[in-house]
Amino acid sequence: MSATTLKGQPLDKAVLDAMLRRRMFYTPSFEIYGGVGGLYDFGPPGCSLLTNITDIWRKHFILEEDMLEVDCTVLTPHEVLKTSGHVDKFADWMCKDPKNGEILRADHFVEAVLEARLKGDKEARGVKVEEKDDPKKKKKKAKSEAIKLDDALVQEYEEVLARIDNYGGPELGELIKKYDLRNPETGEMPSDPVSFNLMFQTTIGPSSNSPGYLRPETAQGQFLNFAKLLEFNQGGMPFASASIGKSYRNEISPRAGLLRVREFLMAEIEHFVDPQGGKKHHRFPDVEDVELVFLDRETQLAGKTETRKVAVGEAVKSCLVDNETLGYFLARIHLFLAKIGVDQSKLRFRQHMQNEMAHYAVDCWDAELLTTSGWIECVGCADRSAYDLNVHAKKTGAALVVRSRLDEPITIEEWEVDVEKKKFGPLFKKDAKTVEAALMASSQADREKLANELKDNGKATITVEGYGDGKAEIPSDAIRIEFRKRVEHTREFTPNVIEPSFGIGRILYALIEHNFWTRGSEGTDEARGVLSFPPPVAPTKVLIVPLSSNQSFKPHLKKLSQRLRSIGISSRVDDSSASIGKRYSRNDELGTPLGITIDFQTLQDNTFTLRDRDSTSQVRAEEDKIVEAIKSLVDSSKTWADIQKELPAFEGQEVDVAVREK
Ligand SMILES: Nc1ncnc2c1ncn2[C@@H]1O[C@H](COP(=O)(O)OP(=O)(O)OP(=O)(O)O)[C@@H](O)[C@H]1O
Repeated sequence: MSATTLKGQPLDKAVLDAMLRRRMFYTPSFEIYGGVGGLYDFGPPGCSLLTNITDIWRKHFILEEDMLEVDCTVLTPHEVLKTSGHVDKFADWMCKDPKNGEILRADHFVEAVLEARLKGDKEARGVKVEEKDDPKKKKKKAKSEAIKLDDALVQEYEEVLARIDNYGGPELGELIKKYDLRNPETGEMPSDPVSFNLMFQTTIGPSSNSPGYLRPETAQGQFLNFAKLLEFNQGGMPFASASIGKSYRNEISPRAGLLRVREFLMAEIEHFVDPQGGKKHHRFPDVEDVELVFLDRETQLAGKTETRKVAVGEAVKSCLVDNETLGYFLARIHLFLAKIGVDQSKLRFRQHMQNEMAHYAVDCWDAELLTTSGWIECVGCADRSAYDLNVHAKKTGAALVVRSRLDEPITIEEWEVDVEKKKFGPLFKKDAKTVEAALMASSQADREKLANELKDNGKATITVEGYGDGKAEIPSDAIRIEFRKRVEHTREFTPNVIEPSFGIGRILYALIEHNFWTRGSEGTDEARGVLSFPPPVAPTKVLIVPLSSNQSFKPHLKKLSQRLRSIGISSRVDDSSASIGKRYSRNDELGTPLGITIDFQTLQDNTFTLRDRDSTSQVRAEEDKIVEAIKSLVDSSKTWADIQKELPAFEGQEVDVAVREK
């Protein structure tokens, strides 16, 4: 499937880009200084779109599900991201062209060159080459040459491409050598891939002793506040926290506009669930009939991209999706995207390959949207298991656990550690907390061994990461380790986390493409762009146009915009000298769904015309009815077809109106 506009026309990206620039949806940051790759500023319509999308997100998730919203800092100390694994593993593979020094993202490079070869093969075989439906064109395109390939090689290339997200750096290096892949710019083979960490590093405060990073995701702040949030929630489980905020990634080669940038808005949910009992969700029955389009791991491993449409209830039952909570959120993500106006025929859920998953994930599905740059991941939905809470608890000694009352008490026998604070503190000084955390995190087998060492030698040695040479010697008067029996009335567990993670910029861009189309202008070849956003998402809801600059229209303009403002509906007055048709088409490009005209009849009977952006049809009625209609269209309680049944049609076409003006 190639990218088409809302009305099924092939999408002309150049026309769309020119329109987005002209209407200042977004623009490269620091442009008069030459710009910086991957940094964009949003203009007025872009800002309103972002706000409207996040407002709907807030209502759809936070309000609907009683989530606990937090706003955590962007600056994050090194220690936190070291513990979470980001310092060591949050990296992509990059290689360098030895001739021009160009830095290439290794997987994107391999993908681009192989795709170009396959395209060249098709050309040589005389097969009509369409834009491929499934290239993840996150990378620069390589030029194709019409050269026929061996059939077996074609199959190999296709299999490599289907699995491209599954390769690590060394494997990508082997593929580059095996297939003699060369940078089309220089004809050179790039260097072996090396790992490049994607976090922006800084120091917090004037001392270089406090390294830190700009957060690459909002999640860590939510995990670190887990115990306080649980208390805020009066111990109730399951519950979810949520956060909307900027994240930063030093992408190797940011391209494709908003799709791969270095600073972007994320909206993330961390849903904490008891791992026992199959991760059920009490609202799963509400969504089990929602049909989703799935591309599973096995299909990709077989080198294919076929999808299947399955109700989410069935998908969980057949273990395609691991558990109810994960399935619940996939369905909720689908419903959110549909609500804001994403074209559902350009939405699929793709399961991550084993090697593709982030270091913390046990299962992961991406909601991907089809754009002119191919299928793009816009929402990741990962089961992070108990990874994050466990590693932070182990590092800090904080109890990031849930204690729930047991119906029947249980007897537990196990090795317990007591620290003699008076001896322990002076002995390890500033490292006391680290050593104590390592002791508390030790396994039952380790504790037994330590207890025996204490008994036999009067001291025990424990491995402590980040302390001296990694070993701490503890004398027997500083700790006690005993095998004890106790009766427990509560159960203690570390919750698992299901994390839907939304990139708002990617969603915004895909939404623009999905809602863009053009219509011809009467009597000219000019194609006028239209953005058919649903009213709740549209940057401005109503355009108010007076027929001319006649002073007598002014009081009506003022009164109407004040009235709309008082009910929270954004409007814009265009009293420029352009024809009514021109003024409307300017606002069609901004996605404004409704237009009101004030004309001489308004002065006599306080009636207005109301125009629908998509059909350009109009109705006419007196003020109260027009405002009521606008309200119901903006809150989606009615459609334009409903309004047309209720209010009399106004036959004057836009062109006629412009003529009448003269
Ligand atoms: N560089 C970026 N620019 C814009 N949005 C991004 C970027 N990186 C991630 N996102 C958004 O954040 C969401 C969650 O991030 P996640 O870590 O799952 O992405 P990712 O798997 O690293 O993405 P990719 O594989 O495309 O780099 C993504 O679904 C995407 O919408």
